[in-house]
Amino acid sequence: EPSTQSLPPREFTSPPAEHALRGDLVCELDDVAPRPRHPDAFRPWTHEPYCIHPVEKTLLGFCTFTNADFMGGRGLSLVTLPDLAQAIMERTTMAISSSPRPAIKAGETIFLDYPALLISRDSVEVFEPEERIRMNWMALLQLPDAGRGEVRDMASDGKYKDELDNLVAMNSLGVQYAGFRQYGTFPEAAKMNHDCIPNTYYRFNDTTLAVEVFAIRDVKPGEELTYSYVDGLQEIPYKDRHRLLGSQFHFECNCSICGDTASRRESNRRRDNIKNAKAALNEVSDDAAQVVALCKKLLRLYGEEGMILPRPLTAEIAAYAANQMGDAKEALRYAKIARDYWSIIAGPHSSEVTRLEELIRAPKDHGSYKPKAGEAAEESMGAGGGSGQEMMEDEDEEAVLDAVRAAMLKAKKVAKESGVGEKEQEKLVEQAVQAALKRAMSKDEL
Ligand SMILES: C[S@@+](CC[C@H](N)C(=O)[O-])C[C@H]1O[C@@H](n2cnc3c(N)ncnc32)[C@H](O)[C@@H]1O
Repeated sequence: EPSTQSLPPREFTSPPAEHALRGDLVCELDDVAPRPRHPDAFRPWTHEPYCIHPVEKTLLGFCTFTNADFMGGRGLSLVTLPDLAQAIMERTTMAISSSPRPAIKAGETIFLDYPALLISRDSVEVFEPEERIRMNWMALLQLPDAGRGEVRDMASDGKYKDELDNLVAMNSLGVQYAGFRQYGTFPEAAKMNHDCIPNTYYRFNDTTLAVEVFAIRDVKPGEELTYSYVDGLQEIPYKDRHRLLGSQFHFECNCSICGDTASRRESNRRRDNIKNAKAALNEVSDDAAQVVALCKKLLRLYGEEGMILPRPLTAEIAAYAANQMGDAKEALRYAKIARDYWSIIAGPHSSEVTRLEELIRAPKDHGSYKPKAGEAAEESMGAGGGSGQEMMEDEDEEAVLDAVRAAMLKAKKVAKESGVGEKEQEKLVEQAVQAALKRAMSKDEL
Protein backbone atom coordinates (compact mmCIF):
# COMPACT_ATOMS: atom_id res chain seq x y z
CA GLU A 1 0.00 0.00 0.00
CA PRO A 2 1.39 3.40 -0.77
CA SER A 3 1.59 5.65 2.24
CA THR A 4 -1.38 7.93 2.15
CA GLN A 5 -0.52 9.72 5.37
CA SER A 6 0.89 12.76 3.67
CA LEU A 7 -1.93 12.93 1.17
CA PRO A 8 -4.73 15.40 1.56
CA PRO A 9 -7.91 13.81 2.94
CA ARG A 10 -8.93 12.18 -0.26
CA GLU A 11 -8.63 8.61 -1.43
CA PHE A 12 -6.50 7.59 -4.37
CA THR A 13 -8.86 7.52 -7.26
CA SER A 14 -8.52 6.05 -10.67
CA PRO A 15 -8.20 8.63 -13.38
CA PRO A 16 -11.37 9.26 -15.29
CA ALA A 17 -11.59 6.68 -18.03
CA GLU A 18 -11.49 9.21 -20.85
CA HIS A 19 -8.12 10.55 -19.61
CA ALA A 20 -6.61 7.11 -19.38
CA LEU A 21 -7.77 6.27 -22.84
CA ARG A 22 -6.81 9.44 -24.64
CA GLY A 23 -3.61 8.88 -26.51
CA ASP A 24 -2.72 12.32 -27.68
CA LEU A 25 -4.07 14.15 -24.71
CA VAL A 26 -5.03 17.72 -25.31
CA CYS A 27 -5.32 19.61 -22.08
CA GLU A 28 -8.54 21.46 -21.69
CA LEU A 29 -9.52 23.95 -19.02
CA ASP A 30 -11.79 21.29 -17.52
CA ASP A 31 -8.69 19.31 -16.64
CA VAL A 32 -7.53 21.97 -14.26
CA ALA A 33 -8.56 21.29 -10.70
CA PRO A 34 -10.51 24.26 -9.38
CA ARG A 35 -9.14 26.16 -6.41
CA PRO A 36 -11.11 24.95 -3.40
CA ARG A 37 -13.40 27.36 -1.60
CA HIS A 38 -11.47 26.95 1.61
CA PRO A 39 -7.82 27.97 0.99
CA ASP A 40 -6.49 25.41 3.46
CA ALA A 41 -8.50 22.47 2.12
CA PHE A 42 -5.50 20.81 0.50
CA ARG A 43 -2.71 22.58 2.30
CA PRO A 44 0.12 22.99 1.30
CA TRP A 45 -1.45 22.71 -2.15
CA THR A 46 -3.70 25.34 -3.58
CA HIS A 47 -5.53 22.86 -5.85
CA GLU A 48 -6.94 19.45 -5.26
CA PRO A 49 -4.16 16.98 -6.11
CA TYR A 50 -4.94 14.87 -9.12
CA CYS A 51 -3.58 11.37 -8.65
CA ILE A 52 -3.22 8.34 -10.83
CA HIS A 53 -1.82 4.96 -10.08
CA PRO A 54 -0.72 2.73 -12.84
CA VAL A 55 -2.63 -0.51 -13.40
CA GLU A 56 -3.37 -1.63 -9.84
CA LYS A 57 -4.34 0.24 -6.70
CA THR A 58 -1.51 -1.51 -4.92
CA LEU A 59 1.14 0.22 -6.98
CA LEU A 60 2.59 3.58 -6.08
CA GLY A 61 0.58 6.46 -7.37
CA PHE A 62 1.69 9.75 -8.83
CA CYS A 63 -0.09 13.03 -8.44
CA THR A 64 -0.06 16.51 -9.85
CA PHE A 65 0.47 18.95 -7.01
CA THR A 66 0.28 22.69 -7.43
CA ASN A 67 1.10 25.57 -5.17
CA ALA A 68 0.15 28.67 -7.09
CA ASP A 69 1.63 31.00 -4.45
CA PHE A 70 5.17 29.68 -4.69
CA MET A 71 7.83 32.38 -5.20
CA GLY A 72 5.48 35.26 -4.71
CA GLY A 73 2.84 33.94 -7.07
CA ARG A 74 5.04 32.50 -9.82
CA GLY A 75 3.68 29.10 -8.84
CA LEU A 76 5.07 25.60 -8.75
CA SER A 77 3.59 22.34 -9.99
CA LEU A 78 5.02 18.95 -9.22
CA VAL A 79 4.21 15.62 -10.81
CA THR A 80 5.60 13.13 -8.40
CA LEU A 81 5.11 10.68 -5.54
CA PRO A 82 3.01 12.15 -2.72
CA ASP A 83 5.67 11.64 -0.07
CA LEU A 84 8.29 13.30 -2.18
CA ALA A 85 6.03 16.26 -2.94
CA GLN A 86 5.31 16.68 0.75
CA ALA A 87 9.03 16.65 1.58
CA ILE A 88 9.85 19.15 -1.15
CA MET A 89 7.12 21.48 0.03
CA GLU A 90 8.11 21.29 3.68
CA ARG A 91 11.60 22.44 2.78
CA THR A 92 10.44 25.33 0.73
CA THR A 93 7.68 26.79 2.86
CA MET A 94 9.75 29.98 3.09
CA ALA A 95 9.25 30.61 -0.60
CA ILE A 96 5.45 30.62 -0.38
CA SER A 97 4.92 34.26 0.11
CA SER A 98 1.30 35.00 -0.52
CA SER A 99 0.00 32.65 2.13
CA PRO A 100 1.06 34.45 5.31
CA ARG A 101 4.80 34.05 5.58
CA PRO A 102 5.78 32.35 8.83
CA ALA A 103 7.11 34.46 11.67
CA ILE A 104 10.82 35.25 11.40
CA LYS A 105 13.10 35.53 14.40
CA ALA A 106 15.55 38.40 14.82
CA GLY A 107 18.86 37.45 13.23
CA GLU A 108 17.30 34.87 10.90
CA THR A 109 18.37 34.90 7.25
CA ILE A 110 15.37 35.63 5.06
CA PHE A 111 16.92 35.15 1.65
CA LEU A 112 20.14 35.22 -0.30
CA ASP A 113 20.28 37.15 -3.53
CA TYR A 114 22.93 37.52 -6.21
CA PRO A 115 23.60 40.67 -8.20
CA ALA A 116 22.63 41.08 -11.82
CA LEU A 117 24.81 44.21 -12.02
CA LEU A 118 27.74 45.29 -9.90
CA ILE A 119 28.83 48.78 -10.88
CA SER A 120 31.76 50.57 -9.32
CA ARG A 121 30.78 53.81 -7.63
CA ASP A 122 34.14 55.26 -8.56
CA SER A 123 33.15 55.14 -12.23
CA VAL A 124 31.05 58.24 -11.60
CA GLU A 125 34.18 60.23 -10.76
CA VAL A 126 36.58 58.59 -13.18
CA PHE A 127 34.68 58.70 -16.49
CA GLU A 128 32.86 61.23 -18.61
CA PRO A 129 29.09 60.64 -18.30
CA GLU A 130 28.69 59.38 -21.90
CA GLU A 131 31.48 56.83 -21.51
CA ARG A 132 30.18 55.65 -18.18
CA ILE A 133 26.55 55.37 -19.33
CA ARG A 134 27.63 53.46 -22.44
CA MET A 135 29.53 50.97 -20.24
CA ASN A 136 26.52 50.52 -17.96
CA TRP A 137 24.17 49.86 -20.89
CA MET A 138 26.58 47.35 -22.34
CA ALA A 139 26.70 45.62 -18.97
CA LEU A 140 22.92 45.36 -18.99
CA LEU A 141 22.48 44.37 -22.63
CA GLN A 142 25.08 41.65 -22.44
CA LEU A 143 23.10 39.87 -19.75
CA PRO A 144 21.02 36.85 -20.86
CA ASP A 145 17.29 37.42 -21.33
CA ALA A 146 16.30 36.29 -17.85
CA GLY A 147 18.69 38.57 -15.97
CA ARG A 148 18.16 41.49 -18.32
CA GLY A 149 14.41 41.11 -18.00
CA GLU A 150 14.57 41.17 -14.22
CA VAL A 151 16.61 44.36 -14.26
CA ARG A 152 14.43 46.04 -16.87
CA ASP A 153 11.36 45.35 -14.73
CA MET A 154 12.75 47.50 -11.92
CA ALA A 155 11.52 51.00 -11.17
CA SER A 156 13.57 53.63 -12.98
CA ASP A 157 12.14 57.03 -12.16
CA GLY A 158 14.52 59.53 -10.65
CA LYS A 159 16.47 62.69 -11.10
CA TYR A 160 19.02 61.51 -13.67
CA LYS A 161 18.72 61.94 -17.43
CA ASP A 162 19.70 58.36 -18.10
CA GLU A 163 17.08 55.74 -17.33
CA LEU A 164 19.66 53.16 -16.27
CA ASP A 165 21.31 55.63 -13.91
CA ASN A 166 17.93 56.09 -12.26
CA LEU A 167 17.30 52.37 -12.15
CA VAL A 168 20.67 51.67 -10.53
CA ALA A 169 20.28 54.52 -8.05
CA MET A 170 16.81 53.39 -7.07
CA ASN A 171 17.35 49.65 -6.85
CA SER A 172 20.92 49.08 -5.74
CA LEU A 173 22.40 48.17 -2.42
CA GLY A 174 25.69 49.76 -1.45
CA VAL A 175 28.25 46.95 -1.13
CA GLN A 176 32.03 46.83 -0.96
CA TYR A 177 34.22 44.60 -3.07
CA ALA A 178 37.86 44.43 -1.94
CA GLY A 179 37.40 47.82 -0.34
CA PHE A 180 35.86 49.39 -3.45
CA ARG A 181 32.31 50.67 -3.18
CA GLN A 182 29.82 49.24 -5.64
CA TYR A 183 26.21 49.65 -6.64
CA GLY A 184 24.88 46.09 -6.45
CA THR A 185 21.62 45.54 -8.31
CA PHE A 186 19.99 42.53 -6.67
CA PRO A 187 16.65 41.56 -8.30
CA GLU A 188 15.03 40.06 -5.18
CA ALA A 189 16.24 42.74 -2.77
CA ALA A 190 15.05 45.40 -5.23
CA LYS A 191 11.49 44.24 -4.60
CA MET A 192 11.69 45.49 -1.03
CA ASN A 193 10.28 48.86 -0.07
CA HIS A 194 12.02 51.40 2.09
CA ASP A 195 11.11 51.98 5.74
CA CYS A 196 12.70 54.58 8.01
CA ILE A 197 12.39 51.95 10.79
CA PRO A 198 13.13 48.82 8.78
CA ASN A 199 12.84 45.23 9.97
CA THR A 200 15.75 43.84 7.92
CA TYR A 201 19.37 44.61 7.20
CA TYR A 202 21.82 42.97 4.84
CA ARG A 203 25.41 41.83 4.61
CA PHE A 204 27.38 41.18 1.46
CA ASN A 205 29.74 38.25 1.03
CA ASP A 206 32.41 39.30 -1.44
CA THR A 207 33.52 35.71 -1.98
CA THR A 208 30.15 34.32 -3.06
CA LEU A 209 28.74 37.71 -4.16
CA ALA A 210 25.60 36.84 -2.18
CA VAL A 211 23.76 39.49 -0.29
CA GLU A 212 22.12 38.02 2.80
CA VAL A 213 18.97 39.79 3.90
CA PHE A 214 18.23 39.06 7.56
CA ALA A 215 15.69 40.14 10.16
CA ILE A 216 16.91 42.66 12.75
CA ARG A 217 13.84 42.11 14.88
CA ASP A 218 11.13 39.49 15.10
CA VAL A 219 8.85 39.78 12.07
CA LYS A 220 5.21 38.72 12.31
CA PRO A 221 3.67 36.34 9.76
CA GLY A 222 2.73 38.26 6.65
CA GLU A 223 4.43 41.48 7.81
CA GLU A 224 6.10 43.37 4.96
CA LEU A 225 9.87 43.09 4.80
CA THR A 226 11.65 46.41 4.47
CA TYR A 227 15.10 47.93 4.64
CA SER A 228 16.31 51.49 4.81
CA TYR A 229 17.40 52.86 1.42
CA VAL A 230 19.65 55.33 3.24
CA ASP A 231 22.08 54.52 6.04
CA GLY A 232 22.20 56.67 9.14
CA LEU A 233 18.65 58.02 9.15
CA GLN A 234 18.74 57.72 12.93
CA GLU A 235 18.37 61.29 14.10
CA ILE A 236 16.96 62.79 10.96
CA PRO A 237 13.50 64.34 11.48
CA TYR A 238 10.64 63.88 9.03
CA LYS A 239 11.17 67.08 7.02
CA ASP A 240 14.80 66.26 6.22
CA ARG A 241 14.04 62.60 5.49
CA HIS A 242 11.24 63.69 3.18
CA ARG A 243 13.62 66.00 1.29
CA LEU A 244 16.38 63.40 1.15
CA LEU A 245 14.21 60.52 -0.05
CA GLY A 246 12.42 62.81 -2.49
CA SER A 247 15.58 64.16 -4.10
CA GLN A 248 17.46 60.88 -4.12
CA PHE A 249 14.69 58.37 -4.83
CA HIS A 250 11.73 60.40 -6.05
CA PHE A 251 9.05 59.00 -3.79
CA GLU A 252 7.04 60.17 -0.82
CA CYS A 253 7.71 57.78 2.00
CA ASN A 254 4.57 56.31 3.55
CA CYS A 255 6.28 54.20 6.21
CA SER A 256 5.07 53.95 9.82
CA ILE A 257 6.75 57.18 10.94
CA CYS A 258 6.20 59.19 7.73
CA GLY A 259 2.66 58.17 6.80
CA ASP A 260 0.57 60.59 8.89
CA THR A 261 1.19 63.81 10.77
CA ALA A 262 0.63 62.37 14.25
CA SER A 263 3.22 59.62 13.68
CA ARG A 264 5.66 62.14 12.17
CA ARG A 265 5.30 64.44 15.16
CA GLU A 266 5.76 61.64 17.71
CA SER A 267 8.80 60.31 15.91
CA ASN A 268 10.30 63.82 15.51
CA ARG A 269 10.01 64.32 19.26
CA ARG A 270 11.77 61.04 20.01
CA ARG A 271 14.47 61.77 17.43
CA ASP A 272 15.03 65.17 18.98
CA ASN A 273 15.58 63.49 22.35
CA ILE A 274 17.93 60.99 20.74
CA LYS A 275 19.95 63.78 19.13
CA ASN A 276 20.23 65.65 22.43
CA ALA A 277 21.20 62.55 24.40
CA LYS A 278 23.89 61.70 21.83
CA ALA A 279 25.29 65.24 21.98
CA ALA A 280 25.34 65.06 25.80
CA LEU A 281 27.11 61.71 25.61
CA ASN A 282 29.94 63.31 23.64
CA GLU A 283 30.31 65.97 26.33
CA VAL A 284 30.57 63.64 29.32
CA SER A 285 32.92 61.00 27.96
CA ASP A 286 35.18 61.31 31.05
CA ASP A 287 32.39 60.73 33.51
CA ALA A 288 31.57 57.02 33.58
CA ALA A 289 28.40 57.38 35.67
CA GLN A 290 26.99 59.98 33.28
CA VAL A 291 27.94 57.83 30.31
CA VAL A 292 26.00 54.89 31.74
CA ALA A 293 22.97 57.08 32.51
CA LEU A 294 22.92 58.58 29.00
CA CYS A 295 23.37 55.21 27.30
CA LYS A 296 20.48 53.87 29.36
CA LYS A 297 18.35 56.80 28.22
CA LEU A 298 19.39 56.31 24.59
CA LEU A 299 18.53 52.61 24.72
CA ARG A 300 15.09 53.51 26.06
CA LEU A 301 14.58 56.07 23.27
CA TYR A 302 15.78 53.64 20.59
CA GLY A 303 13.30 51.14 22.03
CA GLU A 304 10.43 53.64 21.81
CA GLU A 305 11.33 54.51 18.22
CA GLY A 306 11.79 50.84 17.26
CA MET A 307 15.38 51.52 16.14
CA ILE A 308 17.61 48.49 16.31
CA LEU A 309 20.91 49.27 14.59
CA PRO A 310 22.40 51.75 17.12
CA ARG A 311 21.57 49.59 20.13
CA PRO A 312 24.57 47.23 20.37
CA LEU A 313 27.21 49.97 20.34
CA THR A 314 25.27 52.02 22.89
CA ALA A 315 24.95 49.01 25.21
CA GLU A 316 28.63 48.22 24.71
CA ILE A 317 29.69 51.74 25.71
CA ALA A 318 27.47 51.44 28.81
CA ALA A 319 29.12 48.10 29.67
CA TYR A 320 32.66 49.54 29.59
CA ALA A 321 31.62 52.65 31.51
CA ALA A 322 29.87 50.59 34.23
CA ASN A 323 32.94 48.38 34.52
CA GLN A 324 35.11 51.47 34.84
CA MET A 325 32.98 52.47 37.82
CA GLY A 326 33.62 49.09 39.40
CA ASP A 327 30.01 47.99 38.82
CA ALA A 328 30.75 44.59 37.34
CA LYS A 329 27.13 43.46 37.68
CA GLU A 330 25.81 46.35 35.61
CA ALA A 331 28.70 45.92 33.16
CA LEU A 332 27.70 42.29 32.71
CA ARG A 333 24.07 43.23 32.14
CA TYR A 334 24.89 45.76 29.40
CA ALA A 335 27.55 43.50 27.89
CA LYS A 336 24.91 40.78 27.43
CA ILE A 337 22.54 43.24 25.77
CA ALA A 338 25.34 44.39 23.46
CA ARG A 339 26.37 40.79 22.70
CA ASP A 340 22.80 39.78 21.82
CA TYR A 341 22.28 42.73 19.47
CA TRP A 342 25.69 42.30 17.85
CA SER A 343 24.82 38.67 17.35
CA ILE A 344 21.75 39.74 15.35
CA ILE A 345 23.41 42.54 13.40
CA ALA A 346 27.02 41.41 12.93
CA GLY A 347 26.36 37.67 13.28
CA PRO A 348 26.92 35.17 16.11
CA HIS A 349 30.53 34.52 15.04
CA SER A 350 31.49 38.14 14.56
CA SER A 351 34.47 39.79 16.22
CA GLU A 352 32.00 42.06 18.04
CA VAL A 353 30.41 39.07 19.78
CA THR A 354 33.83 37.60 20.66
CA ARG A 355 34.85 40.98 22.10
CA LEU A 356 31.80 41.10 24.36
CA GLU A 357 32.14 37.45 25.38
CA GLU A 358 35.52 38.33 26.87
CA LEU A 359 33.93 40.91 29.15
CA ILE A 360 31.01 38.61 29.99
CA ARG A 361 33.31 35.73 30.97
CA ALA A 362 35.09 37.76 33.67
CA PRO A 363 34.13 41.43 33.97
CA LYS A 364 36.64 42.02 36.76
CA ASP A 365 39.53 40.65 34.69
CA HIS A 366 38.63 42.86 31.76
CA GLY A 367 40.88 45.82 30.97
CA SER A 368 38.00 48.23 31.52
CA TYR A 369 37.44 47.18 35.15
CA LYS A 370 38.41 49.56 37.92
CA PRO A 371 37.37 48.53 41.42
CA LYS A 372 35.32 50.94 43.50
CA ALA A 373 37.26 52.93 46.10
CA GLY A 374 36.17 50.65 48.98
CA GLU A 375 36.91 47.50 47.03
CA ALA A 376 40.36 48.83 46.11
CA ALA A 377 41.42 48.53 49.73
CA GLU A 378 39.81 45.11 50.08
CA GLU A 379 41.47 43.85 46.93
CA SER A 380 44.87 45.02 47.97
CA MET A 381 44.35 43.46 51.39
CA GLY A 382 43.59 40.20 49.68
CA ALA A 383 46.64 40.42 47.48
CA GLY A 384 48.93 41.52 50.28
CA GLY A 385 47.58 38.90 52.66
CA GLY A 386 47.88 36.19 50.05
CA SER A 387 51.49 36.83 49.21
CA GLY A 388 52.24 37.46 52.87
CA GLN A 389 50.90 34.07 53.80
CA GLU A 390 53.12 32.37 51.30
CA MET A 391 56.13 34.21 52.62
CA MET A 392 55.26 33.33 56.20
CA GLU A 393 55.63 29.71 55.42
CA ASP A 394 59.42 30.01 55.75
CA GLU A 395 59.04 32.31 58.77
CA ASP A 396 61.32 34.85 57.26
CA GLU A 397 61.12 38.42 58.55
CA GLU A 398 62.26 39.76 55.21
CA ALA A 399 59.33 38.00 53.67
CA VAL A 400 56.89 39.86 55.95
CA LEU A 401 58.33 43.13 54.75
CA ASP A 402 58.21 41.98 51.12
CA ALA A 403 54.58 41.05 51.53
CA VAL A 404 53.69 44.38 53.05
CA ARG A 405 55.67 46.21 50.37
CA ALA A 406 53.86 44.26 47.65
CA ALA A 407 50.50 45.02 49.25
CA MET A 408 51.42 48.69 49.44
CA LEU A 409 52.43 48.87 45.79
CA LYS A 410 49.29 47.11 44.65
CA ALA A 411 47.11 49.32 46.87
CA LYS A 412 48.77 52.45 45.46
CA LYS A 413 48.11 51.34 41.90
CA VAL A 414 44.51 50.36 42.57
CA ALA A 415 43.79 53.53 44.58
CA LYS A 416 45.24 55.69 41.81
CA GLU A 417 43.16 53.98 39.14
CA SER A 418 40.00 54.26 41.21
CA GLY A 419 40.05 57.97 40.50
CA VAL A 420 39.59 59.15 44.11
CA GLY A 421 41.46 62.20 45.46
CA GLU A 422 45.04 62.06 46.71
CA LYS A 423 44.07 62.17 50.40
CA GLU A 424 41.65 59.34 49.88
CA GLN A 425 44.31 57.38 48.03
CA GLU A 426 46.75 57.73 50.91
CA LYS A 427 44.11 56.53 53.33
CA LEU A 428 43.38 53.50 51.19
CA VAL A 429 47.07 52.60 50.92
CA GLU A 430 47.50 53.03 54.66
CA GLN A 431 44.54 50.73 55.31
CA ALA A 432 45.91 48.14 52.94
CA VAL A 433 49.36 48.24 54.53
CA GLN A 434 47.90 47.87 58.02
CA ALA A 435 45.75 44.96 56.90
CA ALA A 436 48.66 43.20 55.21
CA LEU A 437 50.89 43.73 58.23
CA LYS A 438 48.27 42.46 60.62
CA ARG A 439 47.71 39.41 58.51
CA ALA A 440 51.41 38.68 58.19
CA MET A 441 51.97 39.17 61.92
CA SER A 442 49.09 36.96 62.97
CA LYS A 443 50.39 34.26 60.69
CA ASP A 444 53.79 34.69 62.26
CA GLU A 445 52.36 34.27 65.77
CA LEU A 446 50.74 31.03 64.77
C1 LIG B 1 13.26 49.45 -5.25
S1 LIG B 1 11.59 49.72 -5.61
C2 LIG B 1 10.77 48.82 -4.38
C3 LIG B 1 9.85 47.82 -4.96
C4 LIG B 1 8.65 48.42 -5.59
N1 LIG B 1 7.63 48.78 -4.61
C5 LIG B 1 8.08 47.43 -6.59
O1 LIG B 1 6.91 47.09 -6.47
O2 LIG B 1 8.81 47.01 -7.46
C6 LIG B 1 11.42 51.38 -5.13
C7 LIG B 1 10.06 51.99 -5.40
O3 LIG B 1 9.12 51.51 -4.48
C8 LIG B 1 8.31 52.56 -3.96
N2 LIG B 1 8.59 52.69 -2.52
C9 LIG B 1 9.57 52.07 -1.83
N3 LIG B 1 9.52 52.38 -0.53
C10 LIG B 1 8.50 53.23 -0.37
C11 LIG B 1 7.97 53.92 0.75
N4 LIG B 1 8.48 53.80 1.97
N5 LIG B 1 6.93 54.73 0.55
C12 LIG B 1 6.39 54.87 -0.68
N6 LIG B 1 6.85 54.25 -1.79
C13 LIG B 1 7.90 53.43 -1.64
C14 LIG B 1 8.68 53.81 -4.70
O4 LIG B 1 7.79 53.98 -5.73
C15 LIG B 1 10.04 53.50 -5.23
O5 LIG B 1 10.22 54.13 -6.48
